[in-house]
Amino acid sequence: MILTVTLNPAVDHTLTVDDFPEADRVARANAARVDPGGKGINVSKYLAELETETVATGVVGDFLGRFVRDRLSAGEIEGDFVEIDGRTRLNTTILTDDAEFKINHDGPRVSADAIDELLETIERNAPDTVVVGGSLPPGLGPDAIDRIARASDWETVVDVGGSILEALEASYALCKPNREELATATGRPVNSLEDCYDAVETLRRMGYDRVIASLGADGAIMSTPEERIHAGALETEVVDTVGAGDSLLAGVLAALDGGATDREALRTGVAVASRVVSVPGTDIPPLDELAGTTDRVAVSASADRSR
Ligand SMILES: Nc1ncnc2c1ncn2[C@@H]1O[C@H](COP(=O)(O)OP(=O)(O)O)[C@@H](O)[C@H]1O
Ligand SMILES: O=P(O)(O)OC[C@H]1O[C@](O)(COP(=O)(O)O)[C@@H](O)[C@@H]1O
Repeated sequence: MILTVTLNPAVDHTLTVDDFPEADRVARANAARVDPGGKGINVSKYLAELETETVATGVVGDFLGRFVRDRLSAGEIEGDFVEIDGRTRLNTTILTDDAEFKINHDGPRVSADAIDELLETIERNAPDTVVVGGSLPPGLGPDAIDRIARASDWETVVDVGGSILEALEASYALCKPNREELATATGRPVNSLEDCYDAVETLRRMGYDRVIASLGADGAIMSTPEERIHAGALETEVVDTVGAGDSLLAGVLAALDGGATDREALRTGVAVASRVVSVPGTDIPPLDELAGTTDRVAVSASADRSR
């Protein structure tokens, strides 16, 4: 079972406008949606759609926290959250025909005591894998994630910002930075695919057994103890990339959970992400009958890291 931890959940508010707002003028949204979000919660949403056993945990508070609980429950996604005094945040994405703009709130202050309660929650659910995803709220530092990774013998996977990746000290089974997060975590250039491979090797040496770097329209690369792999992105009509990285990670984890090889898992992740970027917000597109999509993902791999 794959349990996700979102230390800073979000309610994702997605607005579609014809023209991006101008100062001192009212912009009209012709579409709006509200989704329970935050990286770990999104991973659980996609895992559930991929019929992989999952429990979403984290800290939630006030009416937006109740919205997260209620919408996950309505979607039959098991949740086991710690209640805090603060209010779960609202993150806003504005979509125009050719661009997206995102404003993420810092979130409520969370005390280290909440981590004690969260560790009890995680232990009670007895997961095989724990995924910690997203930003840290005010009051928590990277040591909170290290505490979770060291608390028991579950495998820990992280999808967190670059500065957090750099600061973590425990050992991790896998991390999933995007291009910007990879650059921040390693201080290395990430312009070419070779640059990204070199940066990913640097990250592996920092305590991550496997590293997946998601590269937007350039697909994703994965470095394992055995090889390095590239999976090309699929040509797709992109509506909204929010949730893209979470869905890539969910596809990889679901495939690995089903016994797939690393190469097949990366292909599955890219296939899932190609469907997710085709829908607004973190709406869940149909993720069944993936085989046809996965087969279209081009993969190359090499055991030779010198090239
Ligand atoms: N423009 C795009 N065209 C096709 N696929 C995309 C595009 N942007 C993202 N994806 C898919 O989503 C995955 C994750 O996207 P990315 O933007 O790297 O993640 P994040 O949301 O973490 O920044 C990519 O590896 C790719 O498979
Ligand atoms: O686009 P990604 O990286 O897959 O993650 C999307 C999710 O991350 C968020 O942008 C939150 O990210 P942060 O926790 O880094 O602020 C949510 O609003 C959204 O649900």
